[in-house]
Amino acid sequence: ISNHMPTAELQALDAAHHMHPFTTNNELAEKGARVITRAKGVTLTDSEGNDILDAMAGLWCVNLGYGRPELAEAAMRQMQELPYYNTFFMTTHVPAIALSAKLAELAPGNLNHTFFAGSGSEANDTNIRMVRTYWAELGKPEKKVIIARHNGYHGSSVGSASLGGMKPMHAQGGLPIPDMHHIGQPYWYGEGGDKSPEEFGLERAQELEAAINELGEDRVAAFIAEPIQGAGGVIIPPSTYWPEIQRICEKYEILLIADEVICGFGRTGNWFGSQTFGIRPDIMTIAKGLSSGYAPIGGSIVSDEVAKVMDACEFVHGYTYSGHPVACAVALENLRILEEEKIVEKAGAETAPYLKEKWQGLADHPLVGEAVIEGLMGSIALTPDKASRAAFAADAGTAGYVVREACFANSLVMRHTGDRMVISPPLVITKSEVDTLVERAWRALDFAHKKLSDDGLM
Ligand SMILES: Cc1ncc(COP(=O)(O)O)c(CNc2cccc(C(=O)O)c2)c1O
Repeated sequence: ISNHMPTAELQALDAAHHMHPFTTNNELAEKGARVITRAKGVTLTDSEGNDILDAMAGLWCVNLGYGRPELAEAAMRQMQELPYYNTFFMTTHVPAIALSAKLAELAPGNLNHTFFAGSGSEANDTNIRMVRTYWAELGKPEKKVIIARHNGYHGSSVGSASLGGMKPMHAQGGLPIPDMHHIGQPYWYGEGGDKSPEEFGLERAQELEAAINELGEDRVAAFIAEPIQGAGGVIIPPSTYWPEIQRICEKYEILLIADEVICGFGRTGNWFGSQTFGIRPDIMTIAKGLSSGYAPIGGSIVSDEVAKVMDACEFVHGYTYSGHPVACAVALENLRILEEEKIVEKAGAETAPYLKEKWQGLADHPLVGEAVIEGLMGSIALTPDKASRAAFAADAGTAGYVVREACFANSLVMRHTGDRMVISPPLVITKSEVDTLVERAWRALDFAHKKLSDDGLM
């Protein structure tokens, strides 16, 4: 089985043996999966030789762009030297030491200690157990509740999917686990009604204070939130939201976890989303851009204060691949290149403003209700009626799916979540590639506008 096999044969084998995430496999078997064979820069190539502009950087993760040989070489060197060892039993290795030191240097404030995991979900599972252990060590074992947001996304393990606020995920498998509490999201376009964004942002932030008082401060361990909700549709909070959240977290004794799995490593125009929004977290979840997706790795960067308590006890937790040497070596090389080529700074200062101007132009399209972007993560809201910000008279996602398919037909990958289209391109995207991205998006919207009108949805 290789890239040279006919696509149909590859698709048949895939359908026979491979269960895909977040997929109705029978439908996919009917359709046949698109076989991606190669990638370079921001461009994917499929088994039929089609080049596709990957405006999603895989799954929000290939910040460095595809095809950087340095990362493969770093992996090869590490594999030859020490392909695996653990850090469980009083042992360590240079890649884990070097990466945790580098992260302490890059992370803002007093976030100087990293507990490694193999993914963002695993890192958020670490966080659930860490914040509860932290408070128990301080003599407050009742402080177990973690507050999070509806439509937040923190992963797909039992714990992390419980932190998330996605109802379809809770409906499968009996989630959430106990002591999880969800408050409203700062989604003005979809839920703000006639309120100003500023008023709405404050109102949604104050739901945190109300929840703490309703639950009792002595029961609440932490609040977890993405600086910008990614999988929820790139929901950029109103300017009043984060300052109010920060105030509340400081007023009450609860830990603040910033989930930077998407927002980290340059995505919002700074190294971390916490810097973009002036957030001072006690714990920061990282993954994705940490290695640009070239190797699976995640982690929790933890403040001096939290580490001081956690270091005094045995935290009875860890994964076989916590701090995997090859994944750490790839992540280190990824960060070295991001730093050396000033990719985060250039993306924030040059690419982001250009992309913002082009992206906001989409708001002129009849199908688009708003076009928002921060750094290099953006979204558009699809609507049949701009003035009222109305939803379509069909299941959420129907229009989004039509646009997504139209994008693929125009050699562009954009993700839809509900009836919002999202982008999160590699940070190395050039201005001419931005032009191509927006041109193809516009063409896809035109096609979808016609189809939705023909289907009576516009
Ligand atoms: C904020 C956040 N936190 C945690 C995770 C979980 O990370 P892992 O997947 O590595 O366990 C994520 C992951 N985000 C994610 C993962 C897969 C698909 C999509 C999508 O938007 O289609 C988004 C995420 O976006």
